[in-house]
Amino acid sequence: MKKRALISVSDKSGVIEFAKELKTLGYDIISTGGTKKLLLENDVDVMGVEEVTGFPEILEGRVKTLHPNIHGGLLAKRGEESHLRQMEEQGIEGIDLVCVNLYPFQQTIAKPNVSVEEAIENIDIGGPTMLRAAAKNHQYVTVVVDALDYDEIIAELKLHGEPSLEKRRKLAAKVFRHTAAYDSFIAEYMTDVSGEENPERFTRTYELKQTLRYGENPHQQASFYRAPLGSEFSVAMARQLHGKELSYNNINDANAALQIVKEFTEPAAVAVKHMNPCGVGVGSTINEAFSKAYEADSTSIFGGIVALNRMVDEDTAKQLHEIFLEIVIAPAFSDEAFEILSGKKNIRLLTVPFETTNKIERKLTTVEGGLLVQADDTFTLDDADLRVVTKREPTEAEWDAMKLGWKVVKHVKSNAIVVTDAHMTVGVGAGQMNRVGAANIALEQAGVKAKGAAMASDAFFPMDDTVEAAAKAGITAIIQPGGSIRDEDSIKKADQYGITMVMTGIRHFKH
Ligand SMILES: NC(=O)c1ncn([C@@H]2O[C@H](COP(=O)(O)O)[C@@H](O)[C@H]2O)c1NC=O
Repeated sequence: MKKRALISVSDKSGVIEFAKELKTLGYDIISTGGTKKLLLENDVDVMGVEEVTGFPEILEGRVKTLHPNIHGGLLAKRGEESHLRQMEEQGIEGIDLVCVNLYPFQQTIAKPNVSVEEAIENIDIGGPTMLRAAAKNHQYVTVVVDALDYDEIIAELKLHGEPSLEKRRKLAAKVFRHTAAYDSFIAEYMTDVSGEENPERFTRTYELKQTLRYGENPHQQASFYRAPLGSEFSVAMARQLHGKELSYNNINDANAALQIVKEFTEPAAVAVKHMNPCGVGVGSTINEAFSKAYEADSTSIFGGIVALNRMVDEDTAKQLHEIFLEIVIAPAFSDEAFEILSGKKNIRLLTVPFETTNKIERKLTTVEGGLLVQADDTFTLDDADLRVVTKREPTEAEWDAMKLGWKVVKHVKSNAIVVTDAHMTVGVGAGQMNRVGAANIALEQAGVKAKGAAMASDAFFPMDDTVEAAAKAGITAIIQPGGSIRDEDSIKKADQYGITMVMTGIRHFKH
């Protein structure tokens, strides 16, 4: 008996050639409205789905293939006598190959200001139903959802008459991943528009961006998936202009560096090691900003990742070239800068569009047996929220230093203390189990530079010992959330040493 293929595609690229090859291989082709029209216009003889269903396409195409003559033909077990008998009784013929791709829901909701009505019209119903039916019955039916598979399918058909069961199973699995991802987009969109914040199920879909050589350590297998509707301003969307493939740790570090540099509107440079900033500098030019970031900790930057929020120019490239760096990320590189830096084999050069989005990203953290979901910590400080709690008001330079420290400390692993002057970090205490321990690390690193510098703390001081340590090192300004029952002790201590202290009312734990 002649084989039959059903083709119904929204993305019609490659489908004419595919259908022609199928015809040559002896297939009869069934098609829906637009696909049929295109194929007929290109001299591919096809029959309309309505000839099979005996029913016209209705409701603006909402119902066209949803019919027993189609789904019986897809789902019947060819080796099961009762199925074959019922097919004959009902006049249903088998369909051996299904080629379907779906209404572009993802592309539709990615459009700015798309209406809910337009989004809903782009929820495909008949397509996934056929794909799932054919995938379920892959023992007898070949199912193709990806135009990239057309050539391979044709090659297999030419060689073996039909793809092997193993191949059909792989195609079926691909279909179920595809329809699951498609439904996940719909679920995510509908959850958002219905304003549900804590749905009883959390579904997301990610696309493979890169298979990694290994994970955090060489014995760990790893891959990198990107969120299809995620922010453009991200390591997942970064364009690599030069250098070796990014590693797992590179991706984490580059992400951390980008998150920090995003805090700044003025020229800023951020150096990161092990996901913590080791040097952050600001200036009136990117060159000045990088010089400061380098000066901040010229030891730790070695082997680090640097993110800059302005185009890398020739002078900055010359400076960057002097150091061993894993990655430089920036909005762009001047031709001269690219020429200089790409001379280094081991450096990776990445660009990302530095555009701010209002999109609220969810931050996902896996724990054994579960997933924690929270809104990203996108809070930025408003001057009106700042409360000077000491007798002495900050000087202008102290305000600058404290605000710089506050932007940085938010991104340092807790307990976190950052010591800054008005242009750069001079000490970073990260990931300590007690606050004064983090302060001691930051102050020791700052050394004499702590004199007249500011201290930023990601969370309140449980007692006055950190203020005491700061005072002894010469710190003159402190910024911290406040909120401890012992706040008064810390304020008194600051007053005792003539330190100015500002409370933000906001905590920035980062674990
Ligand atoms: N309603 C149905 O019965 C139905 N059957 C197939 N489709 C979709 O219609 C699209 C192709 O339509 P056309 O051939 O008219 O351009 C495909 O993306 C296919 O997934 C349908 N559309 C939506 O549900």
